[in-house]
Amino acid sequence: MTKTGSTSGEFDIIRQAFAPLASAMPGALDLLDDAALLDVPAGEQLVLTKDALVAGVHFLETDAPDLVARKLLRTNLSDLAAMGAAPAGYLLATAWSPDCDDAWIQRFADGLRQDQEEFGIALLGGDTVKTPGPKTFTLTALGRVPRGTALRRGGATAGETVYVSGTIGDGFLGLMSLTGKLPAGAVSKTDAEYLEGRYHLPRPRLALGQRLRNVASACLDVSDGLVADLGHLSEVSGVGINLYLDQVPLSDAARPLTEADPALVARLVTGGDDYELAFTAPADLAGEIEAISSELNLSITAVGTVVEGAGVRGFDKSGAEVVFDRAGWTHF
Ligand SMILES: Nc1ncnc2c1ncn2[C@@H]1O[C@H](COP(=O)(O)OP(=O)(O)OP(=O)(O)O)[C@@H](O)[C@H]1O
Ligand SMILES: Cc1ncc(C[n+]2csc(CCOP(=O)(O)O)c2C)c(N)n1
Ligand SMILES: [Mg+2]
Ligand SMILES: [Mg+2]
Ligand SMILES: [Mg+2]
Repeated sequence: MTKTGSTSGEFDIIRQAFAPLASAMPGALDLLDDAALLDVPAGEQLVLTKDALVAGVHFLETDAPDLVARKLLRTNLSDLAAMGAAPAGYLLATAWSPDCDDAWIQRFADGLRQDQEEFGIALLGGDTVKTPGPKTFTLTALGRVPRGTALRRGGATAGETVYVSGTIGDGFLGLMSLTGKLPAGAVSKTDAEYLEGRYHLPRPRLALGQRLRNVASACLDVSDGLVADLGHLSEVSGVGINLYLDQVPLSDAARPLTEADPALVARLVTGGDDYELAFTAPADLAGEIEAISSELNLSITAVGTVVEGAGVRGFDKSGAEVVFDRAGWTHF
């Protein structure tokens, strides 16, 4: 019988693929100890977050290993961004499926190395197991904020403006493109590649999150869908949100699709995989938000208003309320 999958042992994988990713982090102890050590500078707080990626649920079985690894890191960095934190390190748990051979594992590690360099972060430790089920990867990201300055979901008050960074719906459309669900010829090859790139590689808005400390009254990142996530923000803040669908920023690749099918907008704001920041700020800070947008060379768009009440209500250009079939992604 030929052996499939990894021919290396658990500790060979840790030594060869993962220890090099921890070398810049003295507290990782070269992944030779039972746990890592981390100092927290006085006057700062640690910010801790964990998100998992499961094959067939969060990524496609056919996705390249380096892209899966980078999406795993980036979705977690997006949660640090949402809290206004600067990345400090991460822990990684990998459950390899039987078909993961040494090359697959090494390409996964190579993807992490690439993004470690991009985001100035390194590995602190983790766990390596095999599973008879789908590949499952879990990452715990650690970040730092000056004590008491973390952005929270709970500070929005009536009268404030709701903003979103970047563009919404690209990741959802990228998944549609990758799974052959866009009408034939609906997007150019370049646009399809852009949208698929947005699905594979979120852009955690770390600089924006940190810049919004002491500016935004509430903030979160958009993972489940803009409507669902604004719903989380509105619930914790104890307010309502009016979302104006014609103001939702769309990319040049997405716009032709919504022009051909205006009803698609309702799916873009509920599709998820955006990893943009949504936040609220008092109306008199509009100039400051514009300045931050120019400073960071990142579009920031006003998409709604905070109102008294509860829940998110969507309105179209004519002022008519749009009712969503579902607000966003849920696992249950
Ligand atoms: N199994 C769990 N155990 C403990 N806390 C959890 C668990 N699942 C979620 N949480 C916590 O619940 C809160 C909301 O989690 P959720 O995963 O919805 O947030 P998110 O990461 O921003 O969204 P997404 O997972 O869509 O990226 C977070 O504070 C998270 O730490
Ligand atoms: C193959 C495939 N099918 C569907 C989706 C859509 N999706 C899955 S989980 C999720 C929300 C964030 O996850 P979580 O809340 O678990 O962190 C979204 C938008 C995808 N990304 N890949
Ligand atoms: Mg989560
Ligand atoms: Mg989040
Ligand atoms: Mg998350």
